[in-house]
Amino acid sequence: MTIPLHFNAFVMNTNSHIHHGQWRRPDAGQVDFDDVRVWIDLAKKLEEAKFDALFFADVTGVYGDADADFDVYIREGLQIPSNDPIPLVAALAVHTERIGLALTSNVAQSHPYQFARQVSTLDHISKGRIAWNIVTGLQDNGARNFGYPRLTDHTERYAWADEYVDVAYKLWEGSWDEGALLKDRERGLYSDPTKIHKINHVSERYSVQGPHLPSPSPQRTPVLYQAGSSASGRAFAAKHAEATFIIAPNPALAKELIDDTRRQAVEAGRRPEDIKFFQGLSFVIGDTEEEAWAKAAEYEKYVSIDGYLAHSALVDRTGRAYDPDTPLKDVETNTAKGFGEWVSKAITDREPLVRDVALLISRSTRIVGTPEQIADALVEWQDAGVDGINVINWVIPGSFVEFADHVLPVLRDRGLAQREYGTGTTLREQLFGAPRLNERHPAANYRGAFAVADAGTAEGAGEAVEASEGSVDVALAPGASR
Ligand SMILES: Cc1cc2nc3c(=O)[nH]c(=O)nc-3n(C[C@H](O)[C@H](O)[C@H](O)COP(=O)(O)O)c2cc1C
Repeated sequence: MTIPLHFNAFVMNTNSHIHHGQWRRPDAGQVDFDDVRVWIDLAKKLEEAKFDALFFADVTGVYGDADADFDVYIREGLQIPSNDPIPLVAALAVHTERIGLALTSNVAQSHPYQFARQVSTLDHISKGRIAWNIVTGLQDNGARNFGYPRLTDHTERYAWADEYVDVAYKLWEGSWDEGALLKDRERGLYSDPTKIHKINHVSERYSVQGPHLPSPSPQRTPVLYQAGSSASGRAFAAKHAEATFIIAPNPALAKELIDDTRRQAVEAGRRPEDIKFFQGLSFVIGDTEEEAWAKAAEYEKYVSIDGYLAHSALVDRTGRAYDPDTPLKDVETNTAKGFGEWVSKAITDREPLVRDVALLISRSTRIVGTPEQIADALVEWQDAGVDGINVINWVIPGSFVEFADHVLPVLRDRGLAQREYGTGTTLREQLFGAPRLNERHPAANYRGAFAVADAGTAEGAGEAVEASEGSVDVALAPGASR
């Protein structure tokens, strides 16, 4: 039986996100990304086409050499200027009903207590359509903007992410028990004080007393994305991710990563199907193959290799960017290891170079052809274990409109794309059939955990509230007055 693929529109609140140079095309609406209407119009078009989510990437600084000038980034509008996706997601939630809204936030950029509150607020506003792309950063400048001397060591970054999500899980899943929110006007009980708990989290980086300020949102925990593909990245994904965003050079290498990550997920007590894999791909579509390749040649005219090289800048441990012709085997980087690993596996007939990482992002994620040929290629990715596609754009909204108008109808006819959104209203129901994280996810361990802890001290803090039919008798702590 053919299973529909999921489709996300992969974007960033900036001028030049992935396909650098394309902003110079006359139809490149991303040039005016500061205008919220660019995004509202896009979100509505994507929702009409039944995309699963609008997925915002984000960074906390500029790429490349820590102390070099940033001229190329500034000339290209390469993720600078860029705006914060979180306020934008709030605006889009108000103008849409069903499409998921995924935001990227780095563990170094905001304290988990504040971030957990922002996400719960967004999940309330959107009625449960928020996803979080958990990233640990890949820019020295991005770290220095938050007071760190440079990017934290690669392995240590994932340990940091582990600690960060632990605080967030406690707040999202454990601080408020089910049924804590009452809104009982007659008895003057907005919430039940014995069902809301401090989390008293203390760990190496964080000390968070709690409780979580927002009441439980429809999903409580946002859908959890992750995009690292190194050994540490896969281990983190196996434990925490519900969806992993990959950019494999070909289906065979994608299968290798997917099988390995799913194997590790099972070892962590989860099921293989608990994680969905989304491959990043861009498309050049033509009614005929010739037309498609003619369009590809047109796009090539705008390609900025400087932009791709700058974006994929592999820097050494001192923050110095490698020369593009450096053999990858000589690269010792603390930033994104996975990209280099992909390229080294994909290029076997010659020495893989740093410049090949740039080409990985620009070429190997591209499918050129007719809608039928694109559908055939997507079946190959699905056969490799891919559950969804993050559609990378050349121009906004054109790339997505073209895909929706020409490719999605062919995919629907083959059962490879949904015609309607599924039952339920939350993003997690769309992906997994239920609004809440399943019991096998580590965050689920915190459900009720603090109620047990508090029950152990109930004598000192006031008896448990006996919620009975029609009335709630609130026993007060000794000495407290009504
Ligand atoms: C398709 C894709 C999209 C990514 N988007 C972001 C992003 O928006 N922000 C970010 O800081 N890192 C982003 N990353 C980087 C990853 O979060 C991760 O840091 C990087 O892949 C290195 O992880 P690894 O060394 O485990 O492979 C992305 C990576 C991939 C493959």
